Amino acid sequence: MLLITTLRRLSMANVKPSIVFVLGGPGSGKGTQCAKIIKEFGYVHLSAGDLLRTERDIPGSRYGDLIEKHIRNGTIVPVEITCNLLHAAMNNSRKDRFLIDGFPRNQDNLEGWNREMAAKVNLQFVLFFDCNEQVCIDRCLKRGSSGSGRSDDNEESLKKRFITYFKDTLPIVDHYQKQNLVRKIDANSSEDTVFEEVKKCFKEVMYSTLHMLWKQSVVTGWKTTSWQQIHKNSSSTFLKKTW
Ligand SMILES: Nc1ncnc2c1ncn2[C@@H]1O[C@H](COP(=O)(O)OP(=O)(O)OP(=O)(O)O)[C@@H](O)[C@H]1O
Ligand SMILES: O=c1ccn([C@@H]2O[C@H](COP(=O)(O)O)[C@@H](O)[C@H]2O)c(=O)[nH]1
Repeated sequence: MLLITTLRRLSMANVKPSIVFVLGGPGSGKGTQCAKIIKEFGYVHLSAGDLLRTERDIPGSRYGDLIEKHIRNGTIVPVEITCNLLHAAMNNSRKDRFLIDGFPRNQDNLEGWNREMAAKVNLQFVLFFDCNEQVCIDRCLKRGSSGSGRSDDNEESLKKRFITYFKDTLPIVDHYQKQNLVRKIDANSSEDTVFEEVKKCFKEVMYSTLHMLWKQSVVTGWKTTSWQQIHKNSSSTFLKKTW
């Protein structure tokens, strides 16, 4: 435990915050799975949609009407607004690992993020929830009829949201796929089954980062424990506490 904690502290000295983008269709389960990931692996969950809804609801917000118009129409808010909200939320949290849920959703988002933020963070990977359109629509309608209060959990907005998803968001997933950064999860099954796949994915990434840090400690002559020992003694609870 001491070794990993120390490795991590050493690595933090010059390290940028780590982020995972979480993408998928409306209702694919991004928020649900993020809630589970933060419990198990200790990231901070930042939902771009939630940040926009919170900004919209601030009395007198200069962006309130614009945000609501985009949400109802399933179109995408200009990146300057979303990126500023994300940046502020990251700074305010004072943490160093973030799940950025529902962003970047189009080319404008991608370019704005690359301009303002990409160099300040370490993008670990893109978690992509692949889910059948009808399954997603049924989930969102059920969420709406159970009292979500969301102005876009209705058939009309959902049609528009899916047009945006296919036309604008999937090309962003493709963009990251070309860089080998996408981890695709089948999101059609139950919450728990999906989470088993998600867990495997995070464990792989965390272990490979730990291994890299451990190798670096070998190079600098700082080695007290074998990699096998670290690997054998680790569990996700352990990783959450120490990582
Ligand atoms: N695997 C699942 N099986 C069945 N229902 C699910 C599953 N995952 C999530 N749900 C339910 O589907 C609805 C949508 O889930 P969630 O809010 O996590 O999706 P999302 O991708 O974040 O949606 P959005 O993009 O619209 O914010 C919620 O009511 C949630 O409880
Ligand atoms: O980066 C973003 C994220 C969201 N939006 C708008 O909000 C709604 C709802 O988003 P959810 O992630 O489903 O909560 C989305 O349809 C967009 O209109 C955005 O513009 N930019």
